[in-house]
Amino acid sequence: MKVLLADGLQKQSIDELEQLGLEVCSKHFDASELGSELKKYDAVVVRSATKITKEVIDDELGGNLKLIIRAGVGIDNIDVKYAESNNIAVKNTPNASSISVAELTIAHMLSVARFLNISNVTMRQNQWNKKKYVGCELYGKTLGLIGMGRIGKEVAKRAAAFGMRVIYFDSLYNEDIGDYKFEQFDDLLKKADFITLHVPYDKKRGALIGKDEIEKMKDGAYLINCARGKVVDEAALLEALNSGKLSGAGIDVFENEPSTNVELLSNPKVSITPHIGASTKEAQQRIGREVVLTLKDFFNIGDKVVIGV
Ligand SMILES: NC(=O)c1ccc[n+]([C@@H]2O[C@H](COP(=O)([O-])OP(=O)(O)OC[C@H]3O[C@@H](n4cnc5c(N)ncnc54)[C@H](O)[C@@H]3O)[C@@H](O)[C@H]2O)c1
Ligand SMILES: O=C(O)CC[C@@H](O)C(=O)O
Repeated sequence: MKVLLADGLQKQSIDELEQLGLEVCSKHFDASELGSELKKYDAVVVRSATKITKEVIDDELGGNLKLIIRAGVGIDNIDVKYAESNNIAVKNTPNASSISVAELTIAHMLSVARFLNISNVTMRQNQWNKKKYVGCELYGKTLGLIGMGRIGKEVAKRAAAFGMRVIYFDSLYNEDIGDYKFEQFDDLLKKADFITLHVPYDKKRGALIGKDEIEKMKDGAYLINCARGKVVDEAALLEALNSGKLSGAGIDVFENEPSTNVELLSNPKVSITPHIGASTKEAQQRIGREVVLTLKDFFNIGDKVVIGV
């Protein structure tokens, strides 16, 4: 049984796969060669860098591939329907990184509220902007959380611990969850001091947050996106930051990655990270364990193991 790790995997999990007798190759391929390479493998494990498109699957047809594992949550880099219609199963590791992404979301909130991002730049340029960087507390502010799933719930808990009032919108629910008050989408936009996004990207819908939605937000609000880049219209966001409509934005994910939107990346009101929501030792360990378990179960090899998370 051969497994391709197209975007790497933590070492302990690679060792475990080899102990199971799997032949493991860790190598990234360009889109043009990926499909024909995949013919040789029974399973492929990807993060977000490798896209398994219809074209890649077409190039693989007639090969051995039976399973695609997304070592992460979002499966928007895989044409799931097309894979499944060609008898290739698609699995992900949905729970492993929720806490890491939630912590990064809070980090971006603090970063923009207290000028951590820009202080790190200007102090290295010998500037002492003590008077300029008068921020705001999270305490007492309203967090408007869009998407109350696994990550949203972890963010809500942490925000509440900071003394924030949490309101939320989610297309699955319409009731308060404990102290977290459900609001209609437009009402949330109007009421929130900070808005954080925790929804998948819906291609058919396009950006969930564009010019019209930003217009409805409070003057001086902050927007944090650790979900998917295309959930936010970057041009509209930039315009709102430049006009002063928004006070700041924290962004882990971009319309195009790696991002070349220099205007956005260099905006002093923006706190940026290069799509590292799941990039902690702990999350990667859990992801690795889930990948091993998924492969064991799918190919029915070795004893069942209990995954400790
Ligand atoms: N930055 C990172 O590295 C990173 C890591 C993991 C996940 N993510 C992103 O975070 C997203 C959320 O992850 P999760 O594990 O919490 O997913 P989840 O499925 O547990 O939760 C998503 C929630 O969003 C809701 N939802 C979907 N579309 C919506 C819409 N248009 N409006 C309002 N609510 C909507 C769903 O009902 C669900 O409750 C993922 O889809 C992924 O894109 C990013
Ligand atoms: O692992 C990555 O590269 C990103 C992970 C993240 O976006 C996810 O959806 O799990």
